[in-house]
This record gives sequence, structure tokens and C-alpha cells, in this order.
Amino acid sequence: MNTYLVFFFVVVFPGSVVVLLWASKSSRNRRYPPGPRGWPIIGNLLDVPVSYPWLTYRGWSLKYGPVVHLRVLGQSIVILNTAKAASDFLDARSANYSDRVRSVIIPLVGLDWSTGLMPYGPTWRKHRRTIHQYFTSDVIRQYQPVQLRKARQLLHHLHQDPENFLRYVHFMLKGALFAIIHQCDWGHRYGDNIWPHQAAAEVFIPGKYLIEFLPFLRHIPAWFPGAEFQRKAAKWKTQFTTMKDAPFNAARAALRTGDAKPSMVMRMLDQLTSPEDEIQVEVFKNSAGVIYGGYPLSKQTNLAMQAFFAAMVLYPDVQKIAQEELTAVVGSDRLPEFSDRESLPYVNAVVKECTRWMPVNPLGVPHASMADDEYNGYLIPKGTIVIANQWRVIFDESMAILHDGDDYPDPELFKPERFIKDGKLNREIKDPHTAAFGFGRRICPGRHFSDATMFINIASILHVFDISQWFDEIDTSLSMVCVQWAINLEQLLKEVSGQCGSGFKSTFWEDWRRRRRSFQK
Ligand code: HEM
Repeated sequence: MNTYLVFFFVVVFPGSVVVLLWASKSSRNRRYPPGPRGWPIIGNLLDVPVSYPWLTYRGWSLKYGPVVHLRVLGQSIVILNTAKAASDFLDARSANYSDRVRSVIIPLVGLDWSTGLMPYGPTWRKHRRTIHQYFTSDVIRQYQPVQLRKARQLLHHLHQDPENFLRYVHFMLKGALFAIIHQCDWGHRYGDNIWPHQAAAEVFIPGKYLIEFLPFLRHIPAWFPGAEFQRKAAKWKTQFTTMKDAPFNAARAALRTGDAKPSMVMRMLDQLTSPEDEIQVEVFKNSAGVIYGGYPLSKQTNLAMQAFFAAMVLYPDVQKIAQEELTAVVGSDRLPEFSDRESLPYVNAVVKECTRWMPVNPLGVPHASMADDEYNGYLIPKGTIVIANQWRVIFDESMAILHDGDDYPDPELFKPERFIKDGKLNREIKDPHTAAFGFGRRICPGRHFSDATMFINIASILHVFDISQWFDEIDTSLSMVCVQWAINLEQLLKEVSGQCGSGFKSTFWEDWRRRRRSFQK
């Protein structure tokens, strides 16, 4: 018999039972925040929802209050359901709540180089500093020409092939990030398969795999019946590592041969005091990998753009008001520029409302505490996983952070007007960025870039297209909206033809007739 199994059944399993029994007995004497009652040893293991967990969490908060506590196999989990609770914990006490969950899965699938998943400490700080210096609100202005070029390419693709709009939105976002980092065209060099989408989708669901709660399961060999995760993990590890290393190594090789173009990676490598400083090279490689890695970075912006398309389908009046503003400010002889932003309050409000209405990251990225703490008389033990729930249960009276009726009346409605007062952006309304991009020391460093990307694409698309529904099935209950939609080319403004390539205008009416026929089928 395999020695791992002997070790598991003779030592690990009985040992774990004793420890858990002791832990569950002593935990009953402690004053944790309220939450669903668990079972001996396993605690709330059976309560942890695998799909759409934010909905279950929200339901619990109705019963137990804004701060809900779970205990799963000795691990404390706290769910924060209001902006105040989230800010109390994650902003005001950021020094204690900036750690990440010590995951067993992350190193297994080879994602421990990702800044967002690193434990708080000097290594994380080095990575964070590297990324931050390239994404401050001042620095990102130099990326505007790339963002603008990508936004216009997107218009062209949307016109050519509107059915596959999501594909092109994805290309635009990844293309923009990749062009900034490597100054070359990501799509041509690396194709779309470089990012393991399936892996990413599964790895980031808290509680999806039992191994997260029973770390000793990582010792079970891949051939063992039921150890499917081990097999998947090995495959994903290779994929994640290749995704990070391949483009960076190519850029480094280009630098050596003198073929390199100015880019973020080149600037990183220029900073090296010694070209042999492999530790620093690894930090740069990891940071570049995180930025163009696709998920959850460009993927998040992609999802926010999907929320935009969904909103435009569901709220044609909003679309019309934004288009009127664009026509009045930008006029009909050019496309929107970044310099128009100040004069487009309503379009800016649409961008904000997209972030708030369907938070793309309903549970954010969980934080973890580094020391015992007390909140309103309750104990929050060291190592507690802290989750900020931004979502709400559709059509009930409850609220979570970005759907709190006190901050955003009629929270389930897409209503950009909520951010407008006297024709200007109303700074008194809580900016959804305060929650959608996370909290405290771990707040998203890409938030300014993302916001700028959203603005220029939303303004450009609304200026030249009408977005209307294609099929009836729109599932507004999901955060990852995948709305089928169509572009009404009737509103295409004539200036686009000049800016998006030749032949564009001449195919326009023919395209429109063909599409109209396909809508009517
Ligand atoms: C709509 C788009 C985006 C949204 C909604 C979003 C949201 C978030 C959230 C919620 C977090 C976790 C913050 C926390 O732990 O409290 C995060 C972390 C992060 N984001 Fe973004 N993000 C977006 C786009 C981007 C982009 C384009 C970049 C590229 C630079 C980026 C880089 C990062 C990094 C590196 C982290 C990890 C920070 C850390 O743990 O220290 N994000 N983001």
C-alpha cells in the first residue's frame, strides 16, 4: 500500500479528528459574530454554498445581521454585508486584514506568483509596488493612445461581426493590456488559448474543493480514485506557468538581440541594477504576468462591459440619453476622445452604474486577518477569512454593499441619474469604486486603468451604435451576464467609416439588410 495512504489513515486522519473535536468544543465557548449553527467537527461545512454563494450569504445576513460568522472545520469565515462593516474591517483595520487566505489550491495549480493571491508581507509588497508604479492615475494617461486605438478597432470589429461581440470586447481588453506591457500584438503572438479559463473559473470559487478545508488531501496521489483535482491541478500548473513565462522570456530575448521595442517590460528590465538579479527579474515577470494574465484582471473589465451591454438592452431610455449627450458634446464629425470626459457627466454616470449594478466580482477577493481582533464585542480570530459581499438577492428587500438602498435608492434598477445633480456628477453619492475594486491595502491597483478603459469604450460604442436585444433570454440574476444582443446599424454615424478602415461604409447597408433578415427568423 502506498506510504502516503498508510500515513494518512494511521496518523493524519485520527489526528485531525482529535484536533477538530477539541477545536469545535473550545470554539463553542467563544463569542463569534452570529451565523448559521454548525455541526460538531465539520462546523458549517455542509452550509457552504458551491454555486452563487453570494446569494446564500446575503440570505444569511437578513437573519443574522451585517457580519455573519461561519466555522468550517475549525476555520473561521466572516461575511460582511454592508459598506460600513466592509469599511470598518478592510479599510479602517487594513493593517490587520490585508492578508490572503493561505490556500492549498493556489500553489498546487501554480498560481502562487500572482500578487492578488500572495500573503501579505515583503514579497507581496515588492510585487504590489512594481504594479502600482505603472498604474497610478497619472501614469495611465500615457496609455490613452493605446486604449483609444483598441476602442476604435473594437468598433470596427463590432460592425463587421456583431454576433461575436464578446469575443471582440475580450480581444480589445487583452490587446490593450498586452500592447502596453509588451508593445506587440498579443492576439497574433499568443492566441487566446494561453489563459486556462476553465481552471480560473473553478479555482476562484471559495469552497469549491474539499482540499481547501482538508489540506492533507493534497498528499493523495493523482491516480487515486476520486483524486481528480490532483490531475486537473498538474495540468493547470503547466498552463498558468507557460502563460506567465512565455511572453516575458520572449521580450527578454528580444532585449538581448537588440530587437526590443520600448514597453513596460523593457522599462522594468532597464531598472535592473544587475541583469543577473534573478529575484528581481522574477518579480517583474510575475507582475507582468498578473497584468496581462487575463483573469481576474482583463476578465473583470470584460464582465463589467457585459453588464454595460445588458443594461443598454434592458434600459433603452438610458442609452438614448447618453447618445444625445454624446451627439451634443462630441458632434457627428468625430469619435469621442479622453479629453471629452469632463464634458460627459451622463456617460460617466453610466460607467459608474455599470460598476455598481452588476458587480463583476460579487465577493471581491477574500482577505484574511493576521491577529485576533474584536468587533462590536465579538471575537474575530487570527486567520479568519473575510469576504465582502457586494451582491444582493434579486427581488428581496435585503441589501448588500453595492445594492444598499440607503446609498443607492431602487438599487436593482440601472439608473445613472442617481449620480447626477444639476447636470453634473454628484460627488455626494458614494462612488461604487469604493467597493467594486476592493478595500484597504489590497485595493485593485488597476482601477484607474479599468475605469478609463470602460469610459472610452462605452462612449465610443454609444456614439456609433444602438444596442438592442437579439434573443429574449436575459438572465439578470447572474453576475456573469451573457446577454445575446444585436447592434442596430441604422444609427451608425458616417464618420466611423473614415476612422475604422476602408470599405466600411460601402458594406454598411448590405450588412444591415442581411442582419435584419436574420433578426426576423
Ligand atoms: C472592472 C475591472 C476590475 C475590477 C472590478 C477589479 C477588482 C478587483 C478587486 C475586487 C480586487 C481585490 C481587492 C481586495 O483584495 O480588496 C482586485 C485586485 C487586483 N487587481 Fe483588479 N479589478 C479590475 C481590473 C484590473 C486591471 C485591469 C488590473 C491590471 C493592472 C488589475 C489589477 C489587480 C491586481 C494586481 C490586484 C491584486 C491586488 C493585491 O492583492 O494587492 N485589476 N481587483
